[in-house]
Amino acid sequence: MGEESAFRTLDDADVAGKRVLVRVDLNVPVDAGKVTDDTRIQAVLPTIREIADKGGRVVLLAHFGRPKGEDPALSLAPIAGEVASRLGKPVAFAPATIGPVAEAAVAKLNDGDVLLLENTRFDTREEKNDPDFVAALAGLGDLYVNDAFATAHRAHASTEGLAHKLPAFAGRCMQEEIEALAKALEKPQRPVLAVVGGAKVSSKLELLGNLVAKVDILVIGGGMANTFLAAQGKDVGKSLCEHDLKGTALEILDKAKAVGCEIVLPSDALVATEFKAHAPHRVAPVDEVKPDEMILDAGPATITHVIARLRTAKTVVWNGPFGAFELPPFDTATVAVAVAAAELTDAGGLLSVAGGGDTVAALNHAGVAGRFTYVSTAGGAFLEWLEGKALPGVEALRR
Ligand SMILES: Nc1ncnc2c1ncn2[C@@H]1O[C@H](COP(=O)(O)OP(=O)(O)OP(=O)(O)O)[C@@H](O)[C@H]1O
Ligand SMILES: O=C(O)[C@H](O)COP(=O)(O)O
Repeated sequence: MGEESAFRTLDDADVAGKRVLVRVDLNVPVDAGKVTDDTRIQAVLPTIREIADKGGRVVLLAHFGRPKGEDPALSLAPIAGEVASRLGKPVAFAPATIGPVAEAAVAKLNDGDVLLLENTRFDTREEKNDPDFVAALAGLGDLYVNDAFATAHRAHASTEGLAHKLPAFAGRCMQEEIEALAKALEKPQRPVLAVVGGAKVSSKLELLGNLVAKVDILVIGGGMANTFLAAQGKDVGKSLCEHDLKGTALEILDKAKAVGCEIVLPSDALVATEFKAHAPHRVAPVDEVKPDEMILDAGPATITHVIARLRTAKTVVWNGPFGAFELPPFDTATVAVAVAAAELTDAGGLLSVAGGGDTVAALNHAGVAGRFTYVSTAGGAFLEWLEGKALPGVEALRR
């Protein structure tokens, strides 16, 4: 039995005339109010269209950023227009997730209409998977469709709890992600090289402990690498670094040694004193970072070494950029490694899979996303899937 048939999908759902709560991942990169990469929006359009075309009333649920309660700067209001322009039809917005305002907005929907509710994380009960919050959400719909593979590693009210309250189905993006990742990576050709970088150090660091048992080479970059460098006693100055997690980093290095996984850490870096595009910068060995400097990208020796290790791999999996790629020239390492991975993929010697909101944005910025074997919308969820962990949002959809 294929993985896809383990779930109820839209093929099993009778949506006509029904209020369909659709969990999507709209946690897209935004700069100065503009969506800088719309991959995650594009990915959920087929599900929204299919439900609307079949006469369902689409009620979109999504989070944006990591607010701790209401935070106007993280409202989904501007995202409704971004979805509407790509969908080619209006998307109403309700400035509430539950309660009378949300209920009135849902009640106004006609068959085929689309509504986006406010950021689910504005209610702190969302992340606790609180039963009362789940019940309040469930009251807004007749059916539940989860199309947010990128958030499936979170057991939150809108990603997990709802699946136990309403008839639940996998959306088309969810279905495609599960099928494509299984096809590409269930029996990967070795050596497998993983690149893990980015900024979500605390939520991704621990899972590296399991990942080292699955891959042959682990390249650690971005903010993630700084915690390892600090754990090795290096002064990382003002760099993004979770000093509290240095012990975890050392345990991961020990575990890697025990299982024979090669760890690649940066040997040099681009450092600057300001976090901004074109900030004055220099190349520094990682043990010569000054107290007022920040590591904002990997340096040239590191890039050369990473590409050399990549050439020995048959499979690469990648989540998290090497540097603050939104701010040139701190995109240099990410772009160079992305181009090398694309060239090796084109030449037929490498299977390349990358995932994550900003990682996909970085590959698009490098102009190579289309040359990777597969690009997932998911970052953290992709890494947990790679670890072999059951994803709560996916498990809850099993028949
Ligand atoms: N050295 C660094 N210092 C500061 N920020 C960095 C550094 N390296 C990378 N980053 C930042 O990391 C961010 C991306 O990290 P993140 O872990 O969110 O990846 P992602 O692909 O979006 O994954 P997910 O989908 O799980 O969020 C980018 O915004 C980038 O600027
Ligand atoms: O960007 C992501 O990886 C998902 O949207 C999940 O976001 P989170 O890490 O804040 O839960």
